[in-house]
Amino acid sequence: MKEDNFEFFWINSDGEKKLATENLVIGNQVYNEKLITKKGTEYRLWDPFRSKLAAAIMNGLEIFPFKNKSSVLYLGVSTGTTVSHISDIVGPSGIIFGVEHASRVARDFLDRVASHRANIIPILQDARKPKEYFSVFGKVDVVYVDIAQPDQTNIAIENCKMYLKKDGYFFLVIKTRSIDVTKSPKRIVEEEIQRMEVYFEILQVIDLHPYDKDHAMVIAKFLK
Ligand SMILES: C[S@@+](CC[C@H](N)C(=O)[O-])C[C@H]1O[C@@H](n2cnc3c(N)ncnc32)[C@H](O)[C@@H]1O
Repeated sequence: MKEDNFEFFWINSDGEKKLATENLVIGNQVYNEKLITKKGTEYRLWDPFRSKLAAAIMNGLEIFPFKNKSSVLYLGVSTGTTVSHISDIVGPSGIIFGVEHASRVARDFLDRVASHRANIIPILQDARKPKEYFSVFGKVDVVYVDIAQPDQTNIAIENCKMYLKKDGYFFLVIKTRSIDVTKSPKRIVEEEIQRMEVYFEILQVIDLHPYDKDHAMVIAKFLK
């Protein structure tokens, strides 16, 4: 079953409805996720314990701007778990610029994900230097940031100023513990939101518990 206008699916598996995306690369698994074929279409189950975007969907995400043909700048792709599902969603006519600075992780990402998926352009760069992403062209529909850095909001804002369309969407994963261990998670999220409010309209804040107990997701619209 397809969720309203959202480009993900709920598939029956082991007697439960599970989140899934339609596999862009038939037979290809990224993190040992289950593949299920129904009526000739292959789906990949999307594990909310492994992907914070899936956790946000499970916890009531109201805006889902990742669509067929969307363009996305993704900071902190790591080994590519979440980005592989976004790749399924945006399809062959969409594009994802995937930034990662750790070369060992990036190699894994290239081998297991980017080399199989033509809609992903890997960028081995530091997200603090957005001017050095020479392969990004034009402005994107969505910027997704999951880099777990204390100054991630400032890094994200600089990236959005360069690459996000006006009225484009911004997803920020806040790792509440990495920013300041002495502050409560609620206060950390509030302070990050205050920093964002100059540039963004905040649309939703989602606690990712129980899938991920140390993170929250902020979804916002770019006003500049
Ligand atoms: C929590 S992981 C991301 C997980 C991934 N988003 C997923 O859902 O599959 C954070 C990643 O951000 C990367 N990272 C941290 N700081 C960065 C920076 N300044 N530039 C680029 N990547 C960075 C780390 O190397 C790490 O792979």
